Amino acid sequence: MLRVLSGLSLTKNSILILVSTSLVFVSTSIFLKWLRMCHHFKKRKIPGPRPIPILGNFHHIIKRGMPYNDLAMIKKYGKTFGYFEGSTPVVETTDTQLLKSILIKDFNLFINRRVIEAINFEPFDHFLTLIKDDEWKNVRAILSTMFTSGKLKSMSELMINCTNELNKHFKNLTDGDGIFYVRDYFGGLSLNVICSCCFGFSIDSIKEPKNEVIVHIKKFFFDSLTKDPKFILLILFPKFANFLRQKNILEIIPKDSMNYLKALISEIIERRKNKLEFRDDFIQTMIEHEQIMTEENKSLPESEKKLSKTLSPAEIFSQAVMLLLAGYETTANTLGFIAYNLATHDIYQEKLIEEVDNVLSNYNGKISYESISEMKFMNMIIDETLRMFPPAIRTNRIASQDYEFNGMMIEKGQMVVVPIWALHYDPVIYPNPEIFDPERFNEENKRNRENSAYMPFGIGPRNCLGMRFALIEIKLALAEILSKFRFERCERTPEKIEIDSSGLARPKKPIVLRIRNRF
Ligand code: HEM
Repeated sequence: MLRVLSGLSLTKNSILILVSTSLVFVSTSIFLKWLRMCHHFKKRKIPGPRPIPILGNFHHIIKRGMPYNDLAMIKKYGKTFGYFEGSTPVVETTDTQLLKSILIKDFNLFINRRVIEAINFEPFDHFLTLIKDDEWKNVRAILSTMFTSGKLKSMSELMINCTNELNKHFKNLTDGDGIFYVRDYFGGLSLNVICSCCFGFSIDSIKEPKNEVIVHIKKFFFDSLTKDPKFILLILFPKFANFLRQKNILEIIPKDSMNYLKALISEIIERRKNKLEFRDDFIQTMIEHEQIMTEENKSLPESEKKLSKTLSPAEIFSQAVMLLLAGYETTANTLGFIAYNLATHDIYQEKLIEEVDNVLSNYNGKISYESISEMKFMNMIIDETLRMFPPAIRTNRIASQDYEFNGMMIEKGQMVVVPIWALHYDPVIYPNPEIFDPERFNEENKRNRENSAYMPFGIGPRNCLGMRFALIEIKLALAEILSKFRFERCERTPEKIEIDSSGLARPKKPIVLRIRNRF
């Protein structure tokens, strides 16, 4: 820089004046921006903490971790408050009436989610989770055809193959000391299920964690949203991060892994289109939808043809990667937390085993889509675990118009964050929220609670599309495991689970348990 300036044949004095003028200019703009930030929420009658220049209030999230920061802020500022992530204003609320309005009643004014500029490129730009307005409505309608009861029933057969494999691995474990890391086994199961139902191929990621496909797929998973400098940059300086990405200085997903997966999926799509292979899975449904639409198009007048929406191969690839990201870790972590809750609460584990045995005795011991739907106590165990450990700590919506609620103004373009975790720990709704109590989810207690007080899968028209898929997978796995084994604590089992600051509900210390043969 100095060399450039001296190339302009400036004297030392003029360089000094130039540098100090720039410094004064930069610090004045930072100061003025900070002043505006300090008044931003006051003007809109929304309480909240005072921001600091550049970081806003993001340093609290980094320091405390996302769920614990949400709880601390609610305690201090009430159910609805405003704060800054860098210079981005955020409104956060656990007010169940406001949540109901935003997520259900006035959903048409809050259809979209936040999109971080630097990750708005292929394949992320077509993700159902990130697309907007009419494009979202179209694609959601297409993808919903993959989750009908008929399709789910059919896919449950693929899931059962995976849970059978998991039980073989558990059997091998019980020949030794039975001690295992839940992440390795349930992460493996979840990846096997997603690959089988979504990408259309079978793998055994528990036996072969170093398999080429698995190694590339794992590169798509981000490590820690609030510790990784790359993601802090994305949140705090989205424009700068986008610039660095476009200049190939910041790599979000390694190129070799992206190209590998693209080639793999393109090959699968080609084979399916040429009818060389058939499998009743997500990719097949997306391709068939395209073929049905193409056939229908033939009979339409030219002017109407473009109205029919089909997914291009690039969009199919994009949705396949999205389903992997949305479905892998969420389901794996849930199974891990359930196993932990069962191992540490004997009474509930025995009650659940009794239910599994009773129901299966009516089905000749066969675990199936039908038999698991009769396991009601299992639902209560899953619901309470998802209350305590909702895998998505937060979700969000963007206001498409100015919106007034109880004298508060939510402006057009404002992001509203729903802190799912913090909502589930509201002691007024869930007394002693730290305690695992499946009875919170018996029919009577459920009836007496607002729907918007429990949302591990979100609520409203843009809730989790894979909810039923995930619940079937979890129930099939639990029934399979508990029909033969039980979970126990071991010396390395943590006394209490703390969540790391990754932005997803990941345990800080790995969960280690023992599995024992029941017979
Ligand atoms: C225990 C497992 C899971 C949990 C707790 C979970 C939770 C969530 C949550 C909280 C949302 C945001 C909802 C909202 O904003 O209202 C979401 C969205 C979504 N999830 Fe899941 N999820 C799970 C598993 C899955 C699976 C297995 C799939 C697919 C195979 C999936 C696909 C999706 C999709 C596509 C969306 C975006 C929906 C849209 O924008 O229209 N999820 N999920």
